[in-house]
Amino acid sequence: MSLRKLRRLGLEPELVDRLERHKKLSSCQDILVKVHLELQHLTNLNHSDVQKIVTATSRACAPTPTTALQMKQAGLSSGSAPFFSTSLPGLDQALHGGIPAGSVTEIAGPAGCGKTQFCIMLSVLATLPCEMGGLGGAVVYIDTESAFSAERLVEVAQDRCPHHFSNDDAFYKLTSQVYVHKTPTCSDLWNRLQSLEEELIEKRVRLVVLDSVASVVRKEFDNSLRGNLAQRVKLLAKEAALLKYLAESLNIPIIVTNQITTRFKASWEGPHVLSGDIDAGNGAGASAAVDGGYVTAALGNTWSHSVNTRLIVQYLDDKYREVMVAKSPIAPFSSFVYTIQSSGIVLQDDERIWKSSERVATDPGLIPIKVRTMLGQGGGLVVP
Ligand SMILES: Nc1ncnc2c1ncn2[C@@H]1O[C@H](COP(=O)(O)OP(=O)(O)OP(=O)(O)O)[C@@H](O)[C@H]1O
Repeated sequence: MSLRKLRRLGLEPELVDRLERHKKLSSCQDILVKVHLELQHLTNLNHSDVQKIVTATSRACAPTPTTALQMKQAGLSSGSAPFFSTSLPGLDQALHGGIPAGSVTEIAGPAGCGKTQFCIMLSVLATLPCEMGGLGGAVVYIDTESAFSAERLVEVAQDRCPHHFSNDDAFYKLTSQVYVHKTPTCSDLWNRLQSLEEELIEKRVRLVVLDSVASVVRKEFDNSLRGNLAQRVKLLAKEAALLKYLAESLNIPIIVTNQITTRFKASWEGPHVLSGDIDAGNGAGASAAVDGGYVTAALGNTWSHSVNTRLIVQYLDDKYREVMVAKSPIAPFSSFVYTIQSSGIVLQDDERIWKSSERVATDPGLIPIKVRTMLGQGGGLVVP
């Protein structure tokens, strides 16, 4: 990964300091775009020392293949849990333990359906000690919509874990462990992501939330202009690659929220027809079908394939909503009914878990959606 910091390659700290401070060389990419002579000139090192730096940076960018056995052993020896419990038993069970560490999980859904509530609840849980199912660490919450509320964080903590959050010290610890970055524009977000690695290591961050990835790009890139679309896809691909790298290298879960988009069609042509990077493009593990079309995560095909796990939330009626495991490398499709309460997301009783293949749901402010689902190609849902 070319954005990997030189600081993390095991090079001499003084050399790394010097390169960063005086020469503005901080990542593998900064080294690899330069020729040997240029590097010799910049570093005042001889040819063989420069060769060592180039070899170290090249190795970091082109890791050798690992066997499944090595991966499994590394997971066991890392000491950190492979899954982060959502505290929602049915969902955790479906996901083999919760949100997977070391990868990117997306929560996509319509406005007001509870994506931010989910993220706030997960932020509270991440700060809990490991014995309580938490991650025992800090949270970086990147807020592009100014939707984060410290009051709501405290309310969820108080109502979800009243025994743990029973005194001012516990609330102080919670609130001082959640680092909120407001990034209202695409460039703010990209700059923040680029400088995230050191912050995550320094502050012992165990969960990163990006709420939301869609709002800034959708605001700034007018999709009807062809050039804009290409630029947007490029930016999203860079963001996804960096998020995946951070999740993988630090073995932490990363949660991003996304909006949804509705694609209407005169007649069903099959999921393979709707491809490309338009907003309503067919995504990997696409989503709920509606009459003459379907709703799917926004941001197009490239982004859709970039996330490892996708949860889609949607309205069932004014009170009940549904969370679906729409894409996962390890879990089958499943869905659960939930409500939003003062303690955050609460799953409803098992008998309320949606089992029927046909129902009518209402998406407030939009259209009545007649949802008829069955498992389709690539784990997506298609109209039969
Ligand atoms: N304390 C609370 N008790 C119960 N419900 C709440 C509470 N706080 C917020 N809600 C509900 O949460 C919903 C808003 O959820 P949220 O802000 O997570 O939406 P969202 O999916 O992030 O929307 P957007 O995409 O617009 O940001 C509203 O229906 C609101 O009534």
